[in-house]
Amino acid sequence: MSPVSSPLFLGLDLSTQQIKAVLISQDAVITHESSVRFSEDLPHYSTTNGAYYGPDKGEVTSPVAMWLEAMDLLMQRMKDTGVDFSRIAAVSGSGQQHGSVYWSHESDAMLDGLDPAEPLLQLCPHAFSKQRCPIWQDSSTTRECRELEHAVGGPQALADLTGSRGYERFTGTQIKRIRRIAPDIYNASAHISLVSSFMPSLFLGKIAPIEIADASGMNLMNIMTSKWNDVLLDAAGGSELRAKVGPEPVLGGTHLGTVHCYWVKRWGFSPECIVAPFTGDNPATVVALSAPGDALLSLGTSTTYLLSIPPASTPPKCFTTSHLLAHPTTPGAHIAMLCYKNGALAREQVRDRFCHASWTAFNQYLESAPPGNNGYSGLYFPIEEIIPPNVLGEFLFKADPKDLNALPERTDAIPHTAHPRAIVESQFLSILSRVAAILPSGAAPLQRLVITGGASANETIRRACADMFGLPTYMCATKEAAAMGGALLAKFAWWRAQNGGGTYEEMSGGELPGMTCVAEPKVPRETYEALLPRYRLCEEEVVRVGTLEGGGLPTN
Ligand SMILES: Nc1ncnc2c1ncn2[C@@H]1O[C@H](COP(=O)(O)OP(=O)(O)O)[C@@H](O)[C@H]1O
Ligand SMILES: O=C(CO)[C@@H](O)[C@H](O)COP(=O)(O)O
Repeated sequence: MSPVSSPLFLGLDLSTQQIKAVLISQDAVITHESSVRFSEDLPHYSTTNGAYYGPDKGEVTSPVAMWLEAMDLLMQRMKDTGVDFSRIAAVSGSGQQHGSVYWSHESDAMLDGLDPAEPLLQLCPHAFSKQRCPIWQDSSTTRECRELEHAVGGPQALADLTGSRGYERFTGTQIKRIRRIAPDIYNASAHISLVSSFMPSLFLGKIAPIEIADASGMNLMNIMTSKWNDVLLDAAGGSELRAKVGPEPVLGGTHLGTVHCYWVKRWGFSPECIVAPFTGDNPATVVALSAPGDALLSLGTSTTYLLSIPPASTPPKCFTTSHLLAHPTTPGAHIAMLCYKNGALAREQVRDRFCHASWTAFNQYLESAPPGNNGYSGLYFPIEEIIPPNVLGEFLFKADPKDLNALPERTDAIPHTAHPRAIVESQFLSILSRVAAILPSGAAPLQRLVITGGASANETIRRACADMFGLPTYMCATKEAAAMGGALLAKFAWWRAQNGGGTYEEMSGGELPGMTCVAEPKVPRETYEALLPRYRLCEEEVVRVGTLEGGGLPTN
């Protein structure tokens, strides 16, 4: 039995633009939330929204020192608000998916010898063989995607094996490129962590194993067995890669050990505090919010649409247009996912260019146009997109608003007030046009949409979600669902230690945190379904010309 009385469970989420902490009590009530925003709180790193764009085409990285300094500052903020670290019985969390951290040969000794008198930044630079970590926005590895697909028989074969065809942001392709362009860095890397396994490594004072749901975002793990695939490991990193990525991926809720004495001495953690695997931010959101019949829409920096697939006798199909991930807590269960890079940052660009940098004006323009936007459409890809693959730039169209079958025509400009509805409609119609394909066969119709992430704070966007997806739309008490999922995973590890094992469902009794309905659909479902053919025509045109035209965020 853990000696921690009135236990609390800590969930951390290291996402693109910030790190967040959520503390929950045993009955899953949130007792504390805090965050550190990279651009605002750590401006000396000079990132754009937490990332560096370039120098090579498509390259996007984040400095590992910034993540460490953010962790130090987050702990300080928690302490300043009176958090009693000694009550934390377990810690887990989540990270932006796919991002990778490269540890040097000195890292084991440096982690083990963490000095409680110093911040975590003491690990920089020598514990790392690479100071800038590739993150999920990176699109520099198209060559490696094709090579990895070729190694196992093509894109569909790779999807069948790993749950996804070759994707630029997936960690296997990232590792493969680093090995090609910087063999010295690759050879100097003793261990390679995901963002999600980097975090528990800090708590353990040794390298943590990678967790199965997040390992699904690497193109290296067999999606049905949750074991590394040797052909892919070899194709991505040669025979040395197995040692660098560590043991076979582990299930969420695994007891990895207790916190290193650094945390006890510096912050007052209990020496009994359990460290559990962190997962990806999207799987953590599923842990926090998903019930059968729900669709999840995460409106963070990326936009992701998630469906939980329970274990079934027939394994789910894998597609080259969506992802299948292992479920973090339920063996045999999966998560289907669509992911878009041009979510929040693309909407912010529209807000800044056409709405006086104000969400109020953005919302007014969005609400003042009817469904179909008077025939104006816009698809906005300031960075190279995932769906449709590799498109870049801004594409505006005009069509006869009364004739839904009329061919939309490319245009150089649309009224500035038409942009907010154009971007929200194109982003959500893109998802809507793909939902039927990823719903597991024989699944009951979806009952509700659960939204989370930064833009779920926006009432007008919430109403657009309800209307366009044709579902009552719900939110949890916190919009930080990924950190909440992390806290629940921490509780799961503690509960298993108390009970000598058990399933997540046994622990939760199927209960989810309280949800509030934030919007009911106000227009018939057919209204937006009728816009799908026009949307598809626009998308086809974008795919035809999209990779040839310019766009892009400023490079650092
Ligand atoms: N009121 C709002 N309306 C629309 N978008 C918003 C609003 N508030 C925040 N956001 C969006 O939320 C984004 C951040 O989402 P968040 O989930 O915190 O990011 P991440 O977890 O990926 O770092 C911002 O980039 C911003 O565009
Ligand atoms: O690449 C993906 C999922 O495949 C992204 O969803 C990342 O996981 C980043 O998440 P956010 O910072 O947008 O929450």
